[in-house]
Amino acid sequence: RLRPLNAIPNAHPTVPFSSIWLISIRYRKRENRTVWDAHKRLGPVVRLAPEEVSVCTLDGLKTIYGDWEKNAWYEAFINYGTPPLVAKIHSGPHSAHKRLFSNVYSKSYVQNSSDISAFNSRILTKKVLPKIATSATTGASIDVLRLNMAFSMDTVSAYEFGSAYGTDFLDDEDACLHFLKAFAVVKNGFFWAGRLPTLTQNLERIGINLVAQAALDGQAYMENMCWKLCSLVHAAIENNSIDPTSTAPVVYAQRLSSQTKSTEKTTPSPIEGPDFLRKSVASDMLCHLIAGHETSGINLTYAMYELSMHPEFQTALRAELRSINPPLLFPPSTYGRSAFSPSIVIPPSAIPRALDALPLLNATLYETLRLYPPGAAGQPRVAPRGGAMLHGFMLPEGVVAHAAPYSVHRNEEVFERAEEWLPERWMGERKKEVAEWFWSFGSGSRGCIGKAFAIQEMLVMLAAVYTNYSSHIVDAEGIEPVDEFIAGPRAGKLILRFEKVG
Ligand code: HEM
Repeated sequence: RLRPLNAIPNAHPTVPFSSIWLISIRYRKRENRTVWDAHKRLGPVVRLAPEEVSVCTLDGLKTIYGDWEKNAWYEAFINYGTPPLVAKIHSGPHSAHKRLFSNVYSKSYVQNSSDISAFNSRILTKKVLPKIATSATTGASIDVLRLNMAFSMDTVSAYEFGSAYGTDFLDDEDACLHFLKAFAVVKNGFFWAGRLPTLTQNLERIGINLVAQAALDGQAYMENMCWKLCSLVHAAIENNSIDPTSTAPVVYAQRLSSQTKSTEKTTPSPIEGPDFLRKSVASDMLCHLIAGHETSGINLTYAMYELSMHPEFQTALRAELRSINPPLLFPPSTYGRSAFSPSIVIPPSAIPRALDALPLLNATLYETLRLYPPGAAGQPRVAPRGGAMLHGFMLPEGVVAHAAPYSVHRNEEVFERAEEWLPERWMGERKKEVAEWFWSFGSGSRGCIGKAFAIQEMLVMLAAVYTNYSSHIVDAEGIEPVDEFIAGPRAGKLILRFEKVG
């Protein structure tokens, strides 16, 4: 059945017979670099295992991410025993699930949301900017990876649950550390369950567990934390007693009401009691907290790193940021017109639209996402019934194929000096081609649902900080990305200090 794959160049001599080489580069955290090296040597399609191939061209992306389905690896993302959107393997159930809440993640919804505008302004002026102001006054340094993860978690959870019901990781350091630690253990602990799901399940049946107890405890910790947040907001919605100082629980309310409507139309099976419905909603909420905090936190950190390494670009960016009307000056009282002044009333979409139009700010964000894609590794899909052609090679049905942002973003024919952070490539003659090859959020129906939210939150964070402060490296040792599916700084930190700019 697999004979057609023999025509594809092998990344390693053993790959036609065994998956051990692929599993070993994954386990030893070398997958992204090794697969890219194989593409450089062997061309746009390479075989990585008896039934697995990698591709790194636009045509390949279009073929695989058109409508091919996911594989069992995604079942490692199940929470509360029920799959969130990301873990739906088949297209039909996935589309139905996505319709439950995709409207509140569309770009126009996010851009016009008065809830997002209100909690962004509150989180930035009450939490983030005061911390940076203290660093500027005292000279104390800040671990911006922690800051950015906490910011991303607090914003995504405010959108899910409402600002009074979400996390407060920016001020509650213990809660933040506990969560980050639990998540780190979970990511490592589920390696075998994700990569060898059938073997893991079979061994579990005879009492051998490949998932470490610490990882199960970490998952339980995250599920408990999210369940508490869900329960508080659920009770408030049911009793019509949402805290008047809170922004709306946009995603939770949307997901709950559409799930309730869709189950009213069908008879729930015996296992689908009220608890099942609550778990199904909570499963998506936890998935969004997980998907939303780390990716954006990592990218903001690399943007701050590169801006600190490029002071002239930082100065030009600041001038651009101060050109918007009203600018995000902080603290607002010491300046004239500021978007943060309580007396200034501006429509919720004014700042997102203004930031969206700034070339240097957007180039900063997109070039950082290109060079340091937070989700760097291959996103697996399965060749459909009857098989499919990929770059002239026949892939039999069931063969796993993927592309990795790490490789796609290093094509020197599109991204000259690909290993360098060059934001100007997003403003030059070839900007259209560069944008076509940008693939940090995936593509097709399984691409990132949180893309518009993430881009807006990252733009506003960078704008608020760099309108007012310059950043400087204190300790960037270990800043290089780990070679894993989610590729954050190896050292788990980036220490900067900030200076106020008048
Ligand atoms: C810089 C920020 C982000 C990046 C780079 C990113 C990247 C991605 C990528 C590459 C995928 C496809 C993964 C695959 O198919 O294997 C994805 C899917 C997804 N992302 Fe994001 N993401 C980001 C932020 C967010 C945020 C803020 C949310 C919060 C809602 C989110 C929620 C999701 C969900 C639910 C999926 C699964 C979509 C589906 O299966 O239909 N992401 N993301």
